[in-house]
Amino acid sequence: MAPRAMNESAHPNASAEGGVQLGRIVALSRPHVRGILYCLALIMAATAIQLLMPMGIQQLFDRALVGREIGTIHLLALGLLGILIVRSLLSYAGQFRLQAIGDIIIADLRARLFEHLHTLGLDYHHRQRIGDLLSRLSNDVGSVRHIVANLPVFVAINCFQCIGATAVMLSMNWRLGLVVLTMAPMATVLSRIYGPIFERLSTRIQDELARSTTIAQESLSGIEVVSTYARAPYEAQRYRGGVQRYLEVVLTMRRTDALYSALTVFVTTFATIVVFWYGGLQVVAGALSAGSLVAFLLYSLNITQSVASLSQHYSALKQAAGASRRVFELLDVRPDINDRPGAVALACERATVRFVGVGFAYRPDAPVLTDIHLEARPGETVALVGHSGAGKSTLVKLIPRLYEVGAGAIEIDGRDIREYTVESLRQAISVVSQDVFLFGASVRDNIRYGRLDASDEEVEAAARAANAHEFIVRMSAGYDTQVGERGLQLSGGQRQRLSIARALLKDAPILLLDEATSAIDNESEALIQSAIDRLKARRTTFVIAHRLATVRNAHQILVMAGGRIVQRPGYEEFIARSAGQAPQAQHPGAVYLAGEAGANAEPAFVERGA
Ligand SMILES: Nc1ncnc2c1ncn2[C@@H]1O[C@H](COP(=O)(O)OP(=O)(O)OP(=O)(O)O)[C@@H](O)[C@H]1O
Repeated sequence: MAPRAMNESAHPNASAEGGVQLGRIVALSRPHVRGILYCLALIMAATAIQLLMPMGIQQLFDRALVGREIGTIHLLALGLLGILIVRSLLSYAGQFRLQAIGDIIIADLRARLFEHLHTLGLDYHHRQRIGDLLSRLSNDVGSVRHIVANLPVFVAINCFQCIGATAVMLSMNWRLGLVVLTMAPMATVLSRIYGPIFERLSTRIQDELARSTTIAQESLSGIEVVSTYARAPYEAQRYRGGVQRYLEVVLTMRRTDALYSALTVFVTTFATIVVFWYGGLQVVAGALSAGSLVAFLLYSLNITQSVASLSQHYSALKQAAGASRRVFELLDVRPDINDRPGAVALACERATVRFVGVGFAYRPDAPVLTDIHLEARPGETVALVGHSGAGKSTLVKLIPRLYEVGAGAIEIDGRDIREYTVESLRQAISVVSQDVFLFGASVRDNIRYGRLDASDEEVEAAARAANAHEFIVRMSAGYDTQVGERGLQLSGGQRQRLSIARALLKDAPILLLDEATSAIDNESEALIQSAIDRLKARRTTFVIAHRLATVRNAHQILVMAGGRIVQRPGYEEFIARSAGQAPQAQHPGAVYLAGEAGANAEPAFVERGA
């Protein structure tokens, strides 16, 4: 049921896999094929024109210099200048557009990856580290750009240059041409040896980079804990360790890269020296003109540069292929909570929610919920009470399909929730949780998150109903005050009220409420309670109750222990039995749990009004 976790292990068959990655990257370019071909045509034309230059130089040596033709020298120089201008213009136009296409493809890939991350269930996200996901989204996708933007250009230019120069050389003097060709197999052998090494190293580099990013992200997110425990030196040491491991792999890569480049230049330059030697002998023997030898040497240098450049880009491409593996690995994770074929949209203003023999486990061998039966009608509040770990939050999370039931079914209006589209199901549910997350945005936008098209007036009306308006207008910029990350931090009670305003704005028929366990002063509590009462009106509400006041308003009280509903007392009975229970620190529902699983766990109710 759980989606497979990504693994950062070694990849033994890197070369074959690398081919697959490259194929997938090329597939990303498919919508831009026409643009890419157009750019390639421009770049190839520029390269072809460049191949004319050595011929001009040959003419200079064999005709103009020998015959002392000043006019021809001028003409040849002008001709070469013309070639240079045309070549530069063509190359500029082609390169610019191709790089732009690369950027567009990468922006699209990043957005797709982000979208994909949001389709993966909570179970997946709880197993992953945010730093690693962020690293894939930014660093690894950035590396893929190299392949998309540069692969076609460099392969095309350099291959064309090599083939063109070789063809011209063979037609001029095939023996000398063959000498140059001898280096090709050696360069190929080198690339076959080094390609897989680059890929493996690259994957390790990206893994180490992700690890150090994760350390930084966790340490900064937990800055309060780090500060209060005075663990800054420890965190710094942890991060330094991560960076050091990253550095070690990077240095190995640099060493390998430098060795590979040096070997390639050696092989290609060696061929030029042979041309120099053998060609020189042929000129002396009268079999070759001096101009032809110069042209040969220029073509040979052309090829040398192309092969060196190809080898450099080959290593960069292999490195990028290693990084792209991490991107595709993420894209390949399939969401385990999907729309079923034929799923319908849930459209209801009121909802009846039924649990029919529901069972659930996060891990196969550890059941968390067993045989849950309940029914909640519109306007009813179901209060869930029980010790910590009894399964209350889990039960509530199954309703919006944050996790999938293992046995039985949950029905809304008589239909299994798996027959509805996930989006419409979640649209029908509002959640007010203990940990209210506020985005780094204005108060207004944080409330509007409940319904993105709500007007400013509707936002304000929701804030009033949530008893939040008063404290909002007292803030420096009122509704425009920035809160959340990098903004003003609010008290627990204020956050709760913003969250209630969000839920009021969403106006969904089902409400899931996890009451705050932290102590809130009496005034705040009264404000929150009256806001919640407004929110609950007409809705089908499930509340994880930590206060007697909440239980008092409930239509059903379900006492949970060990993942089962063990009692369903009426309110009067519940209060009466709880009242007989002495010590203050004990929670009122505990009397039902004597002898049940979790009976010795910590109390789940909070003492109020401290
Ligand atoms: N994401 C998860 N993965 C694995 N096990 C989990 C996960 N969330 C909860 N559990 C386990 O499931 C059991 C029920 O947890 P749950 O959070 O539903 O209890 P609860 O009654 O809501 O407790 P509390 O009042 O403390 O929130 C616990 O044993 C818990 O450790």
